[in-house]
Amino acid sequence: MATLKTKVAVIGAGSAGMRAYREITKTTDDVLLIEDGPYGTTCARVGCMPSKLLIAAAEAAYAGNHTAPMGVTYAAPQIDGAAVMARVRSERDRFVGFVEETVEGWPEQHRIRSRASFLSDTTLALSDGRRVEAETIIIATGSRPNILPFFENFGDRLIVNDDVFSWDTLPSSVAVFGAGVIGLELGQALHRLGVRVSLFGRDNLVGPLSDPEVLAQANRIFTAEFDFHSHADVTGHRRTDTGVAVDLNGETLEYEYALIATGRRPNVDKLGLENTSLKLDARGVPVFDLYTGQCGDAPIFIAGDANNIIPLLHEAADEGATAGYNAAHWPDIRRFTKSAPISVMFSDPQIMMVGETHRALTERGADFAVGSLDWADQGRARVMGVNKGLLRVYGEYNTGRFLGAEMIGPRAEHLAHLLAWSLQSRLTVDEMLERPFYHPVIEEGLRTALRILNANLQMGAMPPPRCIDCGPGA
Ligand SMILES: Cc1cc2nc3c(=O)[nH]c(=O)nc-3n(C[C@H](O)[C@H](O)[C@H](O)COP(=O)(O)OP(=O)(O)OC[C@H]3O[C@@H](n4cnc5c(N)ncnc54)[C@H](O)[C@@H]3O)c2cc1C
Ligand SMILES: NC(=O)c1ccc[n+]([C@@H]2O[C@H](COP(=O)([O-])OP(=O)(O)OC[C@H]3O[C@@H](n4cnc5c(N)ncnc54)[C@H](O)[C@@H]3O)[C@@H](O)[C@H]2O)c1
Repeated sequence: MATLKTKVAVIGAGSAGMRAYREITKTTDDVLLIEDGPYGTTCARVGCMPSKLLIAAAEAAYAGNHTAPMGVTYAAPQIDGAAVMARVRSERDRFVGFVEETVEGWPEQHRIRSRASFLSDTTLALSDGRRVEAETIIIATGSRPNILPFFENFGDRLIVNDDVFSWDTLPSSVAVFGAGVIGLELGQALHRLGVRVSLFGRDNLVGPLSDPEVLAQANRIFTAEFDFHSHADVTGHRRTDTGVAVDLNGETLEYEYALIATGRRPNVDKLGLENTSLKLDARGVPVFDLYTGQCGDAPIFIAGDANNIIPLLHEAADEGATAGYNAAHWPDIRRFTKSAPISVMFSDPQIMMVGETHRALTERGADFAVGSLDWADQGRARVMGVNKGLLRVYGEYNTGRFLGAEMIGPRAEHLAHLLAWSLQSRLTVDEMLERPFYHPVIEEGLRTALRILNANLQMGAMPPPRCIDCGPGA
């Protein structure tokens, strides 16, 4: 049996593994990148990019619905499902192509197409029968949809996000399970593209939100738009001759497919971790250090969705860089700082979270105040007819430090960046308010929320209602 020897072995050529590889090759050429699936990454192939392409088509279909109050109306959009999916797939393939080109441009002797599992802390078995002996190993194996056995009776009509992006055309109806990020992004987009969608959530959760007031607004907004149940008491479901059936409130509802989006699980369960010295947490994920990526004292590092901490693209890339640096420099490892927490959900209105969540602040008993802004009356949002949602910003008593924010509302993806950059710069609310705000812009709504927060922290005056010198509708 052939045994390959290397300084660093990386399991998984996704976003985390590729970033790790790039970091490793700054120090050593002695590396093996092991991948058993297709190159191209989850993000480009079945995640971030195709979902945003589908959402872009949905936004185009929906755009005309906002304009009647402005005196402009359009005929109902003609949605060509085959053309929608053709663009989603071809643009997606273009993005995937760039990733493939990058990986395939790396030296062939660095790349192995096989499935890896641990035989010990420093030895891997490959599914092609070979072995790899490495001084250090990086686990960058990503995650997959978590399908509860409960859903298996949907049979071949059970689909996950990957399946949506291989459709040739749009289906007529879909029952979506899970009001998390994937369920809401895809469910709302399909609804706007003319697919009959019901979304069945649990525990009144909406995406990643934790602030009860923002959650309540989000619930109202989505319930008003489509058949959205943030807590559905589904009493039964099954495959039928023609599709799937769902029992809800004494009624049986029928759909073509059941899309399961009830969370993802890290790909660590079939890795032979029982053959290593690693301690595992309750979900079977190795206990590791967030700032070095190292698992216990072993020469093993973990990065990306596999570690089950923050399953987002930029986090996977940052963690890949940390793991790559440390695996290449082992045993001299260094600690890396984490960037400010930021997440964006591309629903309409968008949802964003920055810094500590309302739940985290409450659970740790933080001494914090809140500033709120309802987007209904915000000037620029009204001008554009996107005046829906709520922003809540959190600050610390006595230090005046900005701590975090949750929001559903217009241009949340951009406000999230302003707030995350402020948080990372350790600004106080006062310092944030010293920054310029143009007029009339959505950011003036953020300024109002920050002013209210500062007043609630007893560190500034409450802004007057309808503050004219701030610009009308600020
Ligand atoms: C529908 C959807 C939408 C998303 N949208 C966003 C978004 O808008 N913004 C955002 O920030 N994030 C988004 N994400 C999350 C983002 O895609 C992930 O956080 C990111 O792709 C994780 O990268 P990774 O490297 O950890 O995993 P992956 O890219 O999945 O890479 C893991 C690789 O490991 C390989 N592998 C697994 N086990 C083995 C083994 N034993 N041997 C060899 N190879 C193995 C797999 O084949 C895979 O190629 C989305 C995810 C989904 C599903
Ligand atoms: N815009 C983005 O950045 C983006 C987009 C998509 C995915 N992602 C990443 O992918 C991760 C996984 O997304 P996800 O949506 O699968 O998970 P999620 O954790 O966001 O949501 C899962 C939801 O399913 C619900 N649920 C669980 N069991 C259920 C049941 N039996 N019936 C109905 N609902 C049930 C949960 O309460 C939760 O609200 C996200 O946490 C995120 O990190 C990010």
